[in-house]
Amino acid sequence: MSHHDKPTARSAKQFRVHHFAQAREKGSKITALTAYDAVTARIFDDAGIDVLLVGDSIGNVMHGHDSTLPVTVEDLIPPARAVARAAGRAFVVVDMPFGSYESGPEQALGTAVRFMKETGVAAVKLEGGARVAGQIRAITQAGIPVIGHLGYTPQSIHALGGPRVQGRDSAADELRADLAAVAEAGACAVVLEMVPAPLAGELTTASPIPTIGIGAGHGCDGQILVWTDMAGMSAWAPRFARRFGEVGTALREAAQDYAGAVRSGDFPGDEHSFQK
Ligand SMILES: Nc1nc(=O)c2c([nH]1)NC[C@@H]1CN(c3ccc(C(=O)N[C@@H](CCC(=O)O)C(=O)O)cc3)CN21
Ligand SMILES: CC(C)C(=O)C(=O)O
Ligand SMILES: [Mg+2]
Repeated sequence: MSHHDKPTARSAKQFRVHHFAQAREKGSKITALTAYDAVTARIFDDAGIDVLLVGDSIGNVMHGHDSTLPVTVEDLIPPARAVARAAGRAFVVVDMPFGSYESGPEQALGTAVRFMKETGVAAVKLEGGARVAGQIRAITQAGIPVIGHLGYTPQSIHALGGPRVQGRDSAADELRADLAAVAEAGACAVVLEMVPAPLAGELTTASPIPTIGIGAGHGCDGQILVWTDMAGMSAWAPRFARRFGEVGTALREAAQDYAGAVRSGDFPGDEHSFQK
């Protein structure tokens, strides 16, 4: 049995592709977090998070790189498979990594098909606007949902001159045109990263598809954060991330308590030992 036909029947309440537009019509915000493994994916799914993104931020957050550029399709397949298997209700999306779609629609479709065949995710995400409209169209026409990503696109860090707010002044028109192109090409939603809040709100109002913001203010149809930033686990986090927990501190304290109990001989006690 492959990972696609897991015996645990997915519930009717599963978040599916049409729920992006439906959430927007109902005025209920779309909630999204990154996830890179089954342990956290199960926790976030239980918490009712709508969308889990196996982001190429895994490069920074989990693999110790200083950008998302070194991340490969091979890096993302095992985590995407783990998150897809662990999610019951959440809509699981994987990032198309740098170098896996830029050449053209054929390369992009090949990568997307590989993710669908080998992982069990429900959709792919890729960075860029009009310049990747052909790629978005080819993938959606093959029956694979696509999420766009505009504003600050980390895979273009060198072309953009670093992590900077996008769409200021005259660049707003280009962003408007890119959003229209991404929607026209068939994307089911679009991430807006590091866009001034008033512009993100205006783009959302004009957008045919739901927007999911990160550092883009409260006017978007949903929000996404890197989970380690959200939970207080990251050594460094962008200014736009709020810490909703102190999981790093909790984990360090648990590890210290464990080490202390081992050193003192308190652990393992009889209740955690086998007497025969
Ligand atoms: N931990 C983490 N969180 C993220 O949100 C994230 C990643 N990693 N890695 C992939 C991309 C890269 N992102 C980044 C990376 C750096 C900044 C940054 O340096 N921001 C500056 C503000 C710059 C400005 O105000 O113009 C900061 O001080 O927060 C922002 C987003 C967002 N993504
Ligand atoms: C921050 C989100 C949108 C992302 O692309 C990632 O985690 O890689
Ligand atoms: Mg990404």
